[in-house]
Parts: sequence; C-alpha cells; structure tokens
Amino acid sequence: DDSALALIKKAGVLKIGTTGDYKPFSYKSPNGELTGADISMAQELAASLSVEPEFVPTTWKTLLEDFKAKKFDVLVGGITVDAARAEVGDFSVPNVKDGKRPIARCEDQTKYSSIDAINQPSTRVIVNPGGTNDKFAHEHFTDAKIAVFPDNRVIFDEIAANRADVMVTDGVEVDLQSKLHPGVLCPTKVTEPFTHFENAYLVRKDPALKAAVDDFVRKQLDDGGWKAKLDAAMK
Ligand SMILES: O=C(O)C(=O)C[C@]1(C(=O)O)C=C[C@@H](O)C=C1
Repeated sequence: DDSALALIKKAGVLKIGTTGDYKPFSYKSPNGELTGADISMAQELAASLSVEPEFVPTTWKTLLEDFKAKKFDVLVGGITVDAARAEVGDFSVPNVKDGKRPIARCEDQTKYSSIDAINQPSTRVIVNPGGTNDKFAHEHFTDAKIAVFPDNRVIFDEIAANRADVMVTDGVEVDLQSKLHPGVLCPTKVTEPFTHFENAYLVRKDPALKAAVDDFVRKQLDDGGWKAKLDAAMK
C-alpha cells in the first residue's frame, strides 16, 4: 500500500501548508508562533493519524504552485473552496460557511452599504494580493482607487489610520477585526453579504487521505471541537 496516507504514516510526518496571515484561522505572531483555529485542527489531525505535524509556509499567491510542487499534503487556514484549487487537490468536508462583506471606519458604517456605494472614484479600497479578495476587488471596484497592500497581518491598521477607506473580505475576518479595533473599525450595514462560499482543507489527491481528513473534520463538527477552537481564536 503506497497511498499518500501510507507514506505519511511511514514518514511519521504530516506536512501542512498555511499562510500564517489570516486570523482567526492561521496566524504567525511576530515571535514566529503559529496559532489559530485551523492550526489547532491540523495539530489534532496529525495526532489522529499518529504522526507529527510539520507546518510549511506558503502565500495566497503561490499556494496552488506550492501544492502542485508537493511541498505539503494538506493546505489549511481559511481556504475558500474554488474550482482551480479543486482541480489540483480534493477539498475536505467544509468547516466554515461565509460571505464577503465590507469593513470600514465606524463613522462610515452606513456609507459603504453596497458594491455601488463603494465603487466610486473617491473611495480608497484596500486589498491583500493573491486570494479571492483580490479577484473580487478588481472585478467589482473598477471606478474606485484600489491599493494592493502586501502584509495581510496589518492591512486593517491602514483603514484605522485613514490611509484607506474600506476592504471587502471574508465575514469572519470582518467580525474579528472589528472586535480587535473596537470603536474604530466596524462591519458596514449591508442587507446581504456580497458573495457566499465555504472554507475547507485542500488535500493531496488520495482517497485514503481524503477519507481520514473528512472523518476527522466531521467528528470535530459533530462533537463541538471545531466550534470551541473557532470561539477561542475569535478574540
Ligand atoms: O483565497 C482564499 O482562499 C481566501 O479566502 C483568502 C483571503 C483572500 O480572499 O484574499 C481571505 C481573507 C484573508 O484576509 C486572506 C485571504
């Protein structure tokens, strides 16, 4: 049996790709420590396979390339399910349902309430490169000014400091960053998120590995393990 799962067990190591720049899922603190709800999940996933986790850094721009180059077996950390990714690997059972919404300074809470309200020549949209936010912004905000800001760990400080006005990103991140910048950043009042999507783990194509990851995720969803990890990371 030389399935990917068998090779992982033989090596005693599960290689986990993650960007480390997306709270609450995957976050590398300045002292180099990786934390987050999906990091805890990956550690427990490895333990459930009786192997050690080895985290491999990647970026939103390069994660497909890195996945194809077999730098890791599983990709975790707020990964949106999409067709291009599903071509190179298998997505696990999803652990998050979300949608993109705007975050802005609290005084602009009612100003940026729709795509049209944001897409004005006077609006300074800010976006992180390489992921689905980047695609969304360039597709919908053709009349606004778009600044592509490379460091996703401090991008929200740009809006707080009035160097940008608004960012459209995953709802979970909007809610957490509003909490982390109390009274300064707020979710804007939208009737409906601008998109709907799911997050899941991208797994090396191997039926045995996919089944093991799915079993693990399902169990975490059923027994409240995932919810506890997410709640702990939402602060
Ligand atoms: O590409 C994806 O999978 C994402 O959802 C990631 C993405 C993005 O869209 O840029 C979403 C929120 C985070 O701020 C970082 C990255």
